[in-house]
Amino acid sequence: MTMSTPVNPVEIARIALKRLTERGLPPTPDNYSQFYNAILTIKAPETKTATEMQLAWQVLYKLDDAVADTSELTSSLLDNLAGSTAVFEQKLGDLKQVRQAHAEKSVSAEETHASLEDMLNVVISTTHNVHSTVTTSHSDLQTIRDSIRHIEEDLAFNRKVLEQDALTGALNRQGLDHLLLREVKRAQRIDGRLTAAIIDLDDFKQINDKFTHLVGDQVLIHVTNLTKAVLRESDILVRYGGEEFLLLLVDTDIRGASYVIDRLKLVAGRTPFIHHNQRIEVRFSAGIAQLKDDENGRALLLRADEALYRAKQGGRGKTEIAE
Ligand SMILES: Nc1nc2c(ncn2[C@@H]2O[C@H](COP(=O)(O)OP(=O)(O)OP(=O)(O)O)[C@@H](O)[C@H]2O)c(=O)[nH]1
Repeated sequence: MTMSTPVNPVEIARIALKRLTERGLPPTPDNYSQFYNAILTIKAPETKTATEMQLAWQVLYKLDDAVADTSELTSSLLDNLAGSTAVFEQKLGDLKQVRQAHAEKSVSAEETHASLEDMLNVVISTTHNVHSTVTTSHSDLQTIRDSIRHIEEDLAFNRKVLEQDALTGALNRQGLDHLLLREVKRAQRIDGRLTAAIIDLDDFKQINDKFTHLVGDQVLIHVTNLTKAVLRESDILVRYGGEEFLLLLVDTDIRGASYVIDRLKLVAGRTPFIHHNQRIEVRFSAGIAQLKDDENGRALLLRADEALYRAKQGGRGKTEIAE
């Protein structure tokens, strides 16, 4: 069994002392360090693989290119429009002068006509310029919009890769982080009903040892599917460690969570994994904690983890509820 990431050393020390007291053991350095280290056997969040990082970089480079293209296009469009505006303003000034000269009769009708024709030619050719710039920019903008749409798709794919457990398709710890924050906030804003249940498969090592790691993997996928079938749409399933799963039960209290866990035990009992006509029974222990008013997500998980620890200590297949 592996346990969740600790909050901080002070928190670990507090839990270690609490566990010593619960078991009536004296807080000798030996006892203390044994418990402290037990809590530290907690797995760090999975590190990203080189491929995942490469994918993330590719998207960033594409984004960089799209931003550079947009900025280049915008500034050339603005330059062009500013140049055309200057031409129009100058021609307006010229027009005033021609009108004045015409009113004062200081120029002949032919000269006025020739000046107006010149001006009109310049205005027409500048208008053509503006039109062709806007048309070109429009098609360039379409291209940029297409690249941005592809970047959005890449980002969504990347996010999936980064936040999903590759084996089971459940969320991984990275994926949990922002959802946990969101659900805790939501629960505290509404009615505080958010419950975490951590389940840890019992004697999973024996399944690996007896049937191979590959079959162990299939069993983990099987458990994920069974759990998904028991959960509601709004609940969140996370692969929390090797053979540990976190069920974040939205709008659910301890009673509801106990019901879910009992149901999962029932379903798992009735639905063994079949490998070459052999039944592989899956059992698990569970720890449940309901969010408290003044608690953050990490503290909630830590209490569920503590409860799980007690369930494991009390024998396999048990469910313990955190105070
Ligand atoms: N097949 C497979 N095995 C895994 C995976 N991740 C962890 N494990 C195995 O899970 C087993 C966990 O062993 P333990 O921590 O001793 O837990 P356990 O055998 O379930 O015993 P208890 O939890 O004490 O009931 C180890 O054999 C790990 O190799 C995985 O992705 N696939």
